[in-house]
Amino acid sequence: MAIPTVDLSPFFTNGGDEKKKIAIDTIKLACSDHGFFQVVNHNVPLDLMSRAVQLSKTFFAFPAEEKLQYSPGAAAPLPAGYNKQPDRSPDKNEYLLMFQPQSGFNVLPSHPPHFREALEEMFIHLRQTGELLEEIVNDCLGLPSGFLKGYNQDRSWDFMAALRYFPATETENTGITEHEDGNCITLVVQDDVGGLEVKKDGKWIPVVPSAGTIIVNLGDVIQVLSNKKFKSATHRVVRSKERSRHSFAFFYTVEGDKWVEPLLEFTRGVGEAAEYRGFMYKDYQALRMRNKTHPPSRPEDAITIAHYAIST
Ligand SMILES: O=C(O)CCC(=O)C(=O)O
Ligand SMILES: [Fe+2]
Repeated sequence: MAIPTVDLSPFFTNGGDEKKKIAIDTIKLACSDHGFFQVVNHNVPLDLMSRAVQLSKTFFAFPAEEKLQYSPGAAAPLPAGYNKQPDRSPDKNEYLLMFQPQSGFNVLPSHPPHFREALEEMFIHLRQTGELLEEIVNDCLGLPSGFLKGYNQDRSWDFMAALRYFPATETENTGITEHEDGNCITLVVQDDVGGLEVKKDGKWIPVVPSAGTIIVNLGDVIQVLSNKKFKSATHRVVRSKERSRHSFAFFYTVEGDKWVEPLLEFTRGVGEAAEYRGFMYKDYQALRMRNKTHPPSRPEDAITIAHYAIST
């Protein structure tokens, strides 16, 4: 029942076709089953990953007034900068969100020293990992080589969040409620506290922390494009009583004006009905953001990809 671990080293060397095939087969199975796996030998420097987590801990331990200096500007499609979940939200975390390093939307901390550089380096490395995984997912889906890359070349909507989950109380321990991500592919780096769980066959499986490992889950865009051949993973974070948990989540996605709908390869091309109607990515993202800024009183009323499902 453990989460499959995939060694990406064969993708960084010549040859190794047999090892590549093993990796691709494992990813294909995980994606068609529940959309969740983890990777090692991913080429993201391990010292960068641990340094970034340490600096993030230092940042989130600052007093609220200091963190609030980095509150987001209004113009960005997502609140780039420091955010705390509203008190009425069931999600008990705070986070620092950023777009790519050159983005004019970014509001990045100047303290602690070197945090900003570490965030920017993490962003660049995780984006590269996202690009490689996109190519692998493309091949796993049997799409023409480079299809997904060509489908979305504008990487300006990718974003990354440094997250801090508060320790659980006696009565509640939700860090993030059960959800699927709205983007294409998410990469998560977590500290040693634990709490991330993925749903598989109706059961919650804990993703046991392992230093240097990157967790990967598919999001709704891949589920829609593949007409549900590949799954958007259902996951949540449960808070520990003892300590705050820190993580980074990188959201590899598509640009706002991208039209997202099931591809012909998975619908008419194979005689199957489309499971979703098409939508503009920015419209879906805006609806999802509203779930966070104005949480519905019943969590089940939050907008999910089911909003675009075609009922049969
Ligand atoms: O912090 C994590 O481990 C996961 C975060 C997450 O699921 C999200 O931000 O969508
Ligand atoms: Fe998530």
